Amino acid sequence: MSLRPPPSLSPDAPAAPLIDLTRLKACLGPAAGRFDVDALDHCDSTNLELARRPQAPSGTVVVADAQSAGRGRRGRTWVSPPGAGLTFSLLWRFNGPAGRPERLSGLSLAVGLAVAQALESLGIAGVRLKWPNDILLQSTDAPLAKLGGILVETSLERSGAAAIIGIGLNLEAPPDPGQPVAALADACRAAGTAPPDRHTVLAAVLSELAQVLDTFARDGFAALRPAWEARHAYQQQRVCLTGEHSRQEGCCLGVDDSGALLIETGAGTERHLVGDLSLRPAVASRNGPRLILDAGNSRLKWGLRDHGHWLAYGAWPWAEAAGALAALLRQHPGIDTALGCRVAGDAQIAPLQALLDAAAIPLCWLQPSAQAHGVRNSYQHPERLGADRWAALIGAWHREQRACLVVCAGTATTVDVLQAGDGEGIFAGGMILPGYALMRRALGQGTAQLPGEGGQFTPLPRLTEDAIATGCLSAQAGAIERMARQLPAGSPVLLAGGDADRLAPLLGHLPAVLAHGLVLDGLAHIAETSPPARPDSALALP
Ligand SMILES: Nc1ncnc2c1ncn2[C@@H]1O[C@H](COP(=O)(O)OP(=O)(O)O)[C@@H](O)[C@H]1O
Ligand SMILES: CC(C)(COP(=O)(O)O)[C@@H](O)C(=O)NCCC(=O)O
Repeated sequence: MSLRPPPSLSPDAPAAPLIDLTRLKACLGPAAGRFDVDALDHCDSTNLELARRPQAPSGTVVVADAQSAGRGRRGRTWVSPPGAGLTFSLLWRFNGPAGRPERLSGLSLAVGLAVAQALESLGIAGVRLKWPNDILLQSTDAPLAKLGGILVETSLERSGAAAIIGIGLNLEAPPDPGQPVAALADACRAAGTAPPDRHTVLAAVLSELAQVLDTFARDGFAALRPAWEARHAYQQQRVCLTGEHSRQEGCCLGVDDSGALLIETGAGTERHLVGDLSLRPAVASRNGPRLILDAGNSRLKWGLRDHGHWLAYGAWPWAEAAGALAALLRQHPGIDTALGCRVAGDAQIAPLQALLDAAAIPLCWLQPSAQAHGVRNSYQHPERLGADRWAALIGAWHREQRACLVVCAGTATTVDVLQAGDGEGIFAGGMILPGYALMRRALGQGTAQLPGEGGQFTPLPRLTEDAIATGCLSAQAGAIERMARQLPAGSPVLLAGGDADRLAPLLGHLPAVLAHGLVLDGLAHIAETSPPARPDSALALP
């Protein structure tokens, strides 16, 4: 192994990298001769750093304490704060036929196997592999969670191919990962052993890589396939494979000699090559609690539903939602499915989806339809009705079984007429207006002199703040009163949403009932009355 000199130790010099090359060489032992290691305290991405060194010999390694632009598949970010992770990339050349594209298709699987075997050699049990490039950890007291990832980038060369093999492993759990993660330190603590030092881990992985990549170059992935399948997280399990425009369920038979994933669909065995596909188990045991989500414009409301009861529920502003959901998933490792309604944008939803994917919790979003769960939807385009309104209407019908007015006082206020038909509820129509807070903000932002907050409802306001609070609240109450005229006198007015409490006192002459959990209740009813085998099918149809 050739050593780069350490940076000079002047007061202004950057901190020495956490990897000490002399110590690494000692850990590598005889394998040291196969690698040329460069240790950095930080870089953008170790894969990019290697790509900028096209003349580097095979066996060049760049290891960095921190990456500012670590990447995963499809350009996803790999979180690697200083010290918590071990992130490095290896350049490896495959000469002659071993470098042909069809021979390299199983490379990221071979690398995963090498990492798993290296960790096992250090006494870490429960390492599992997820096709095509994730390293998971199955510990006794936590769900299957991601321990590391692999990003392989290959390029053709005159004499074969060059592969840049990037590997990220969590030594310690990152402070705010945004998704459930596993860390080597936690696994060791749970097993009562001391966590291995980063030099030991890096040396073990590199040594194992040298052996596995030799076998791969000589005999192809076929020679490694049994060992990979023995560690496969979803071998012989029902899985769901999703792409941008596709979704397939079936039994995962494992992989073939080229590393393609094999799924038995009932209509035959489908073969999937590594691409933009995500794999997760399709199994919904229906034994654990269900996560119910109402993804609104201001907040994420959630509840944990178990055998007809709420175990816990709450609401998080979007800025806190991903971190709070990650913590909730850690606290409740048994959650088996999730059902939600969403009107929030993709930027809010993507981190939730990633968290649930990582925890292998299938998530279905409610799709409004023309008729479902005892309610008929008279909207001209039923599918365009807000999913939260649809869930609230279903919750209201399930609760009242009679005509009622359904008010959701959130970012927007919706006032929906639910009539009683022949044994079914009929959503006859409804209105949308800015919610109380949005009205106030609009006045504050759209005028030079009006304050955006403060004041209270006063029958005859004589202060600007009171005049605004009273005007905006009266607009809400007036809309409700007008719509209530569409229903038989005495029909209940159900009030849900973050501003329901403010409105209730203003509707004294109407039979107003606070029903904060109407959307979550509706979703829970839907989840509990959907056919068990296919949780999503009853939600999207008809
Ligand atoms: N703790 C809170 N955080 C944010 N908004 C709150 C809170 N308590 C009450 N509100 C009010 O509730 C509204 C959001 O209600 P919510 O039903 O969660 O809306 P959405 O479904 O649009 O996310 C806000 O506009 C605000 O006026
Ligand atoms: C009207 C809404 C914005 C209310 O959303 P919220 O205030 O609950 O976040 C939402 O239901 C929505 O985007 N609806 C789609 C349009 C419609 O219902 O006609």
